[in-house]
Amino acid sequence: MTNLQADSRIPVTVLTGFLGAGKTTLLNHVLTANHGEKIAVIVNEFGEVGIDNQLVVGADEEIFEMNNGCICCTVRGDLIRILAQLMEAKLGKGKRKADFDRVLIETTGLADPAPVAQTFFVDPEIAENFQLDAIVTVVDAKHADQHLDEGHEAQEQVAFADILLLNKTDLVSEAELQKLEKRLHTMNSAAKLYRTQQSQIDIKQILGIGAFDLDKKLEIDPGFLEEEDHDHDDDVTSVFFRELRPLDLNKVEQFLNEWLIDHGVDTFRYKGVLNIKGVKKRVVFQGIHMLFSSYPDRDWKSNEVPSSEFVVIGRNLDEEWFRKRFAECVAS
Ligand SMILES: Nc1nc2c(ncn2[C@@H]2O[C@H](COP(=O)(O)OP(=O)(O)OP(=O)(O)O)[C@@H](O)[C@H]2O)c(=O)[nH]1
Repeated sequence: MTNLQADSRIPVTVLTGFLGAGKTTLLNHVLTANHGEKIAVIVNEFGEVGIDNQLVVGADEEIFEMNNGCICCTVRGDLIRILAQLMEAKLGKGKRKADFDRVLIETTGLADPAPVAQTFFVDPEIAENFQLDAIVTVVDAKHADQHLDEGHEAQEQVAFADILLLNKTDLVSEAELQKLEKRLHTMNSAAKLYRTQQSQIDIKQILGIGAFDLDKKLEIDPGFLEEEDHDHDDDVTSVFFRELRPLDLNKVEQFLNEWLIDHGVDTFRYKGVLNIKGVKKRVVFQGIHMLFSSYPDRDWKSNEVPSSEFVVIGRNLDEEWFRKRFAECVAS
């Protein structure tokens, strides 16, 4: 392709950020914003069953899920396969038809973005059809210091960002924000940083910006285009529960509070959609370390069986204890 030809490849935005930073909130903001673009979404979650796909606003037919493993470890497989399927769907060749102008990939909070980005350069078919537009990393202002101190996934996500959204600015002071901004700038001075609440950002600042610069990434990581194994924090595991019988919300909160007293630091993320006795709507439950909340969201759809699905992600999770206590939350 010469410089004179317009690039007709489909732009791809990769959303990263540690567990609970605000990626799904950003995705929902993008999907509901009035930009006139059709967006295909690929959601990858940590854990065997996805909760996020239930929390993404009314765009069922556009969501492609990847729950068979971490996106950064399965790039050679699942991501390439899904992108190829998307291309077929766009060209009307596959079983599924899809009309879209761009692709948004929400990675798990534990994903290293580098191997995801790599896919768009090293796989010829993907490189021919898709163009990496930007890596957008959402940072949780409240918990970022802890996550950056502890694990290399959070560090990689910041280091590889083209855009940094310093989110949840409502939860910390101006002084803390400035300190964190300094830290982020030291780690990645090339990224543009925006402060946000509820991941509210002008869509024009994150989509169609052509911010991904391969040369700059090669400066950070000279081995970027070479396949390499990467390590994960193997201590992090997840426990998933499902229950058809209605639950008692007080009991759920009580057992989580008990757990969090001693394990709040290690409990990165817990979230779910719950079927609560006496509540007609489904209840969405969101937790990050010691902070949690829940709210009635929408009526169950006619094709949904009201049930509770809940996932906990963290270190040193006592699966047996969780299963026992969760079972005790069934309403009497
Ligand atoms: N106080 C506050 N809460 C926020 C803000 N942005 C998002 N949240 C909340 O943080 C929680 C996690 O947000 P998500 O968008 O689900 O985060 P995520 O990065 O997609 O989480 P995972 O996919 O589990 O890694 C939700 O309860 C959001 O409502 C913010 O700016 N301020």
